[in-house]
Amino acid sequence: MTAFLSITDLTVGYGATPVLRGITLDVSDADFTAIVGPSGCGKTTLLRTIAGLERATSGDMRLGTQMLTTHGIHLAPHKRNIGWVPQDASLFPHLNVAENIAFGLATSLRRVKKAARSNRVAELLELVSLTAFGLRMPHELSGGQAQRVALARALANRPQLVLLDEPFAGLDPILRSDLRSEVKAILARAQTAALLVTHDQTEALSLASHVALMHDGIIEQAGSPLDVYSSPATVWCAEFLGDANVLHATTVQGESDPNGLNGPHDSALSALGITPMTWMEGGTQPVPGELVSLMVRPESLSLVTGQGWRVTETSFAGHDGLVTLVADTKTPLAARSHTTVPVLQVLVAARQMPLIGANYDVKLTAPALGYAP
Ligand SMILES: Nc1ncnc2c1ncn2[C@@H]1O[C@H](COP(=O)(O)OP(=O)(O)OP(=O)(O)O)[C@@H](O)[C@H]1O
Repeated sequence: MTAFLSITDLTVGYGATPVLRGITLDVSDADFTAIVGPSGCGKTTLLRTIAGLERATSGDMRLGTQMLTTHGIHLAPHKRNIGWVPQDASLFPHLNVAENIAFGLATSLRRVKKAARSNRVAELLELVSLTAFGLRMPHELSGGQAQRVALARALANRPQLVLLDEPFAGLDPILRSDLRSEVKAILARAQTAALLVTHDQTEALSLASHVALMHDGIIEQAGSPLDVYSSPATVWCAEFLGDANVLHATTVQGESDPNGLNGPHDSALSALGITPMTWMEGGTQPVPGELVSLMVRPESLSLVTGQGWRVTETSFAGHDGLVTLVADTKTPLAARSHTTVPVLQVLVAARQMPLIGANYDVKLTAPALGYAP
């Protein structure tokens, strides 16, 4: 992949306090990238730096063929062809929808003939399915409509890249989910690469083609949603992006690969007994007897007949449920119970959830992932 937005070893701080500590990230022009991380990790600072609103202390940043930042050179924000969608739409209250969108046009285009300007605004209104709303004032719009106007304004100048800073944060869950799909479709129609900042893991996984996990000013991992979820680079990534059981374990000599190609498999002894383990850290593999952390997703555990574990809590979510189990002196374990029934049969499914106090054994259905403790 030739990177379209290429960020290398970017460091940014406020005063003497470093906030971004060596960010390296490549985005292709076909990507919808989500930067996801906890509050305060530096997501907005990264977007602001890409937009040119903050200056980097060091590092390089290139968009297409244009250098944005390098060796103390800082391209001014208005010279970067980048659109911005803020969290709260931030429409001008005294301008109608069409005028708000027209404001996004480059000064050069604002000066051209009125007809050309109106044509572009009409195109953008159609793109965001708001053709009939051009004369409405911002206070006459729903939250979702206001965000679509903000997106149209950001796209007015045909930017190379659109930055979206938590654009769905203030919306109710149903509207949020509808708007996510609409925004994704609009950006695909406009053929514009996008970088979305969110602290919502589900949003990042469901919306983006590329996910970058940010933690304390660095990118801990970047890759496809499937990669970062199923092969987390660190225990932090595993715990941040979904439910994770992290168990103390000791490595044991694994069985030989039946094909004789890969040598012995890694195995580890934990509260789950001896299980296969895929070692996720670089460097040397642990030798038998070493302490490791073992990560298992709840959906990699299934409940089978037995007495080893007791259910202490259940949490039903319609499509499935989360079951918490304990065994004597062992760490509590979360297992996902698959009650794959249509929504209309929710009550039936609820009755299928394991009962609190019932006993089961737990079977691992995929190798556990091993990390340094
Ligand atoms: N203008 C500023 N001056 C000084 N410190 C700042 C400034 N803006 C942000 N910070 C600090 O920089 C750190 C990163 O802030 P930033 O807003 O980038 O995080 P974030 O990941 O976007 O957080 P959130 O998800 O809560 O919006 C925080 O510790 C914040 O307090």
